[in-house]
Amino acid sequence: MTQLRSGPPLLTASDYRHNAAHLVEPDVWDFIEGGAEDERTLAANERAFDRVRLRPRVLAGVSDADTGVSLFGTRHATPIGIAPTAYHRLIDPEGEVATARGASAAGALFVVAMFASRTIEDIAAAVPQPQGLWLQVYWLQRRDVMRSLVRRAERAGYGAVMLTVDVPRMGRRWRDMRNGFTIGGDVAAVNIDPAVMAAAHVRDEGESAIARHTADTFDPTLTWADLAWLRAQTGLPLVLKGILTAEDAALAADHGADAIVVSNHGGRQLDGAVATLDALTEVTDAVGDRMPVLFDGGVRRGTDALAALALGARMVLTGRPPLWGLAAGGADGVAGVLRAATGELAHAMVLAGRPTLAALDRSAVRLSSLTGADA
Ligand SMILES: Cc1cc2nc3c(=O)[nH]c(=O)nc-3n(C[C@H](O)[C@H](O)[C@H](O)COP(=O)(O)O)c2cc1C
Ligand SMILES: CC(C)CC(=O)C(=O)O
Repeated sequence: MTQLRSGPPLLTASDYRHNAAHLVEPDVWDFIEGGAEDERTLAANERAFDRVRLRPRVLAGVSDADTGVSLFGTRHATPIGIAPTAYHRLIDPEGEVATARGASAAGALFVVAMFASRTIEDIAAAVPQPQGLWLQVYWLQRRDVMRSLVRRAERAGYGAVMLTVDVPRMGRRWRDMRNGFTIGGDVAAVNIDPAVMAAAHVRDEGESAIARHTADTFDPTLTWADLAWLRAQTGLPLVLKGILTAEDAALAADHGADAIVVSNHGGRQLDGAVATLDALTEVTDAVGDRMPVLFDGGVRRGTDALAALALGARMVLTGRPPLWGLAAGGADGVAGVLRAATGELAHAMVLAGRPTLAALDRSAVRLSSLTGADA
């Protein structure tokens, strides 16, 4: 629990959010909180969890719950990990180094963004077990830059590479465009050659600088066939982030992905896209046991995580809450927000009579409450 110098203790993600809102610059807050266009998908992600109805089992002799989970040979104390988010130094001077320490203290996976504001190596040096870090990448026009990032992650001991596949171009985020949002000062994407990033600091009226540098550097012509190139660059597991349909989940498995993440980028890409909780069962049905399925979007409470895990996710990732933790209390805040959600999950598992994650299956959720079908 993060105890601030003054004020009540922060017990839930919502507490961290309210606290953090006053601690970062308004345009940075909009960048964190915002979604694409009218933010309907952003809102739908969280709201989907309001429809979940749990089916607790009683007299199951469950006095404690084990939230541990293994993935690609690494054990994590919690199935709630940190989704990749760019530029943590906008929020805390230590940036991703603080986030990594917080994640490690909570026993959580931390997916470091390609647009991290600390180096891959400094982040790895901050934790005892770098295999608990994964590197997220976008597909750049400059494949040599991608190759060198992936190789650096491998050398630094990272556990996997996550390719984000839902950004052929950036979603239109009205808040950032109205704010003329730009990354500047001493915050930069330090892992990428400055020549590649030059456009990040240039923008026209009504344009977000992040949208501009995405348009200038990402390769939108990418197809499934190109994945073989990335696969050949590294021996690390390859995880695809941004899958929302059974069709694409099956293609991901056919093209050798080691795992996928059901994600709509936190409602920041296609506004109107399905809420991730509503996409989860079609994806887990399509994949079966061919590979692990991870999940993100709107996870705010332990019971949200419990629902996604029960519907077949191996792990859940959370994007905005760790940033609220980072703003509220640096590494301690990150650990605090993760421990809060993990504590809620363990508590709910005991009350639901499921002592382990393996014991969580679809019988823990009333599916009709999610599909609207008759019970
Ligand atoms: C401020 C911010 C920056 C993000 N940056 C990235 C990024 O660099 N790469 C990426 O794949 N996803 C990025 N995302 C999306 C997250 O990885 C994740 O999909 C999303 O935040 C999950 O939803 P949640 O915030 O409701 O938990 C970002 C999200 C936010 C809020
Ligand atoms: C710098 C951006 C490409 C990060 C991102 O993916 C996002 O803001 O959603």
